[in-house]
Amino acid sequence: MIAFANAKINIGLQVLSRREDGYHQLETVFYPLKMYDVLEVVEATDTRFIPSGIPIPGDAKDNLCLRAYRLLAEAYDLPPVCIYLHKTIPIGAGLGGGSADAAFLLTLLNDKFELGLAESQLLGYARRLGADCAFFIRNTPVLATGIGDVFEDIEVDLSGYHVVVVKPPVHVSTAEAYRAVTPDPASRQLKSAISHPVATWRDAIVNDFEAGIFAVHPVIATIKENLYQSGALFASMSGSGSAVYGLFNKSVQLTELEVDNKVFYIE
Ligand SMILES: C[C@@](CO)(OP(=O)(O)O)[C@H](O)COP(=O)(O)OP(=O)(O)OC[C@H]1O[C@@H](n2ccc(N)nc2=O)[C@H](O)[C@@H]1O
Ligand SMILES: Nc1ncnc2c1ncn2[C@@H]1O[C@H](COP(=O)(O)OP(=O)(O)O)[C@@H](O)[C@H]1O
Repeated sequence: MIAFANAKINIGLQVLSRREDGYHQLETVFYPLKMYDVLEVVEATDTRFIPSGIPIPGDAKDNLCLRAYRLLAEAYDLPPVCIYLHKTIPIGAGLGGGSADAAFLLTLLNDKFELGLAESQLLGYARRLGADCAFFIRNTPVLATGIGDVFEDIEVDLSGYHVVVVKPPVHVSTAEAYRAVTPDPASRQLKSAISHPVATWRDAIVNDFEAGIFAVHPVIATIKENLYQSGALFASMSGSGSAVYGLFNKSVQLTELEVDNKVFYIE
């Protein structure tokens, strides 16, 4: 059985406070992107993980796909499986690729082995694998609070815009990005700001990670500036970076975009 695990962007991200366990309370909008990793699960004699595409840093034994499989195998009678992952979502990009793989694998195993898990149970397992993993179970635009795993449906539709994603060759660690932010419990205007037209977002919507990450990696700030100079109505780093996206009116000729870095993706 095959599943296509999509990426996400964050529209705005405000870090509100730091919890005792080191995690942070935040407010952000998650929006699904039509950029995919491909997952396949086949029954096998031994459980194996076979990646292809973009190389994944770290030990394959710790891959989020295997962690998702083990989590369900502890509770349900799952046979050994071969998990194939073809990686195309950039890593260390703030596009949530690893979390998406894990969440889609939970759903895929639930479907393939007819485990009968309800959405609420899948959300519970996803939360144990990573803060933003739960978003990918429902995979619809949401305002996320808590540590990024409590959701409220919102009306945001970017289908009338080009979404251009630029990924410089910089890997940003999520934990490092959180350490560089000073939380501010008062900064809670995202829900209101997102309800206004995209053209107003530039002055109203902020990603709190940008200042700290731009200071260390100025190339990311340059990409954002270039997207605005090329006519983006709104541009932002996604999550903890390093990918930056720009929203353009569909009338803009994107072939004329001049950005310093490779345009990775255009929707
Ligand atoms: C920043 C965000 C924004 O959507 O995404 P990315 O930019 O990484 O995609 C998320 O909060 C990332 O969520 P996720 O990548 O699932 O985080 P986890 O694996 O659970 O945690 C990685 C590390 O990030 C920090 N962390 C994560 C979430 C959170 N609300 N507070 C934190 O402080 C912790 O230091 C944790 O050890
Ligand atoms: N299936 C996976 N895909 C990508 N990264 C993974 C995966 N499993 C584990 N990881 C680990 O997670 C780290 C970054 O995950 P990712 O979700 O891509 O980050 P970000 O959302 O910040 O872009 C990688 O450095 C890698 O070590």
